[in-house]
Amino acid sequence: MSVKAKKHLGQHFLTDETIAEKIADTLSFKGYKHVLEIGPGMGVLTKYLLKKNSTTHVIEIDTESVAYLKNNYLNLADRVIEQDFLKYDLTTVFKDEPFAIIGNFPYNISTQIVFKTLEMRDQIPEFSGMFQKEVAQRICSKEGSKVYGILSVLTQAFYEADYLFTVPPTVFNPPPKVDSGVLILKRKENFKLPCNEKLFFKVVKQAFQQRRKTLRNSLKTFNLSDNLKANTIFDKRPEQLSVTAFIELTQLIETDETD
Ligand SMILES: C[S@@+](CC[C@H](N)C(=O)[O-])C[C@H]1O[C@@H](n2cnc3c(N)ncnc32)[C@H](O)[C@@H]1O
Repeated sequence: MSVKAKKHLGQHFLTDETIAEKIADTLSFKGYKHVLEIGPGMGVLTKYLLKKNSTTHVIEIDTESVAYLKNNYLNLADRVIEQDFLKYDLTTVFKDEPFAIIGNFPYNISTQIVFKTLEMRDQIPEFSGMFQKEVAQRICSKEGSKVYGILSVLTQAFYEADYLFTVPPTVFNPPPKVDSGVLILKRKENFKLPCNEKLFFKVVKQAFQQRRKTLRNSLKTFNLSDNLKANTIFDKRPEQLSVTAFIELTQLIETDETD
């Protein structure tokens, strides 16, 4: 008996074992004891993760998949968390210990998965998995690229992001309409930003609200002094700013606000 694919849960089951193994191999399994797989489905990837990390945990929202996993992977049964990843408090399981995240992610919530990971970055040294190709490319893209945006800047502020390989729709059941892409995020050694991190998030999000406008226009809500607005950085549009430049911009705004 296999699990019937449910569209609203983004269920596209991977049928190619070689690709599943290749995805499992993207993690280094170093520097952390725990691995968490999001959305294991019928366990095609889980099987290879268990070979590398015998205490892999999985979090799955679908009751039918949970039953399948518990029946077919007896040694996994007490590490299957039947919960919505976006809502579940992971410290219940991992306390304050580090863990890696991996998955063939449900595409309908994939950006939210990245945002939750960024919130928990103190505990997540490594993150890898499969997204819709465009989303994976967006996360890894650099300044100047058409797809460079909020997700790219916020992720790359804390992680080195590498696009690894593309996966065609033909290796899924049912096949998705688009190509998929696998990426890896490795947390930077020094991932504490030299600026107010909350303000950094606000600045990046606000700057990309109107990506065609100069920062002088899009950051009006920050009530900046004329003196600061004369700085040539404000002539630029958000896609022209590297992550480092966004950090510098936040430092400038921080100083301006506190003057
Ligand atoms: C693209 S499928 C991948 C399934 C399996 N890993 C594979 O590669 O065949 C995504 C999986 O995520 C699960 N899922 C969807 N939303 C979820 C959520 N909010 N929390 C946890 N799992 C979720 C789905 O039920 C499904 O099993």
